[in-house]
Amino acid sequence: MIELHNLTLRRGEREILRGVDLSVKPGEHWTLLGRNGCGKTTVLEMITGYMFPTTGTVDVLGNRYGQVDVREVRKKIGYIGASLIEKFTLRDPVWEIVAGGAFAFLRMYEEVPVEVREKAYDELAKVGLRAFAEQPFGTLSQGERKKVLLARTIMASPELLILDEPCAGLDLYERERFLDSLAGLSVNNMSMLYVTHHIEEIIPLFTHVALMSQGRIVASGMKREVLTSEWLEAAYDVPITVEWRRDRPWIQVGKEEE
Ligand SMILES: Nc1ncnc2c1ncn2[C@@H]1O[C@H](COP(=O)(O)OP(=O)(O)OP(=O)(O)O)[C@@H](O)[C@H]1O
Repeated sequence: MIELHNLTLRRGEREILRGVDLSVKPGEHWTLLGRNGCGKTTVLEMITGYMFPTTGTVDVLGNRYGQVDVREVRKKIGYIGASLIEKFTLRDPVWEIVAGGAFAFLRMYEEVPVEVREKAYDELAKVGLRAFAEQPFGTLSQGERKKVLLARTIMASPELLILDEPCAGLDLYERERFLDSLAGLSVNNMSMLYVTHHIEEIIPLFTHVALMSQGRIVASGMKREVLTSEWLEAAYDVPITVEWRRDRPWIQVGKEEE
């Protein structure tokens, strides 16, 4: 799915990435964690082919970047990031925004084939928004808009889904509904890579975690092996207690009294 080997990125005197290795296999769902500025978005940009490493190799879905047309690879990658919502016209009906995902258009200019329209309705139903299909996008809450984008991304049947802080700005209720929708996607063999600042967003769906610090991946592997006090403290530089409840990690800053 994704094989990053010894990636470095230099900008002037600065080393933004310093020997990043990551291997994501089909069906695995990863979260990428680390402090502000540690290099998470840079890693995502290398995977989507918008940035190239100074040294190292990037293989995505069996394609070695530099030897293929990255635009072709990108067609198989779904991406949800913070700035995406702003690209859509608030007047457009929700179903059209979802349907556009089948063609990677931001707006529809032609008649939408009936089967595409039906599929858009189906995808909206899966995220619990079928009843909103005819409403203008701008009338939906932030959380509902994020779910519309999720439905839109799934229209293109991506093999890899990348989410960059999709729950940023959502209240607890909206966050949990979004995470439910994500967990409810039954897309065979699609892998996910999810960047977040909130460890409690690591729902049971996620299998693996990579922890970054200062341009390096300091720990990566099965989530329970990486989400330990020791590794999190090393990455975040604060005392942390981790507790698992219903297969989700919850964080307390500070140590329990002995
Ligand atoms: N084109 C660039 N030129 C110079 N420095 C850059 C460039 N792109 C990113 N950086 C720097 O590289 C570092 C890593 O940035 P990146 O956006 O990958 O961090 P991040 O982990 O995603 O942070 P955040 O959690 O705050 O979004 C930052 O210090 C940033 O200022």
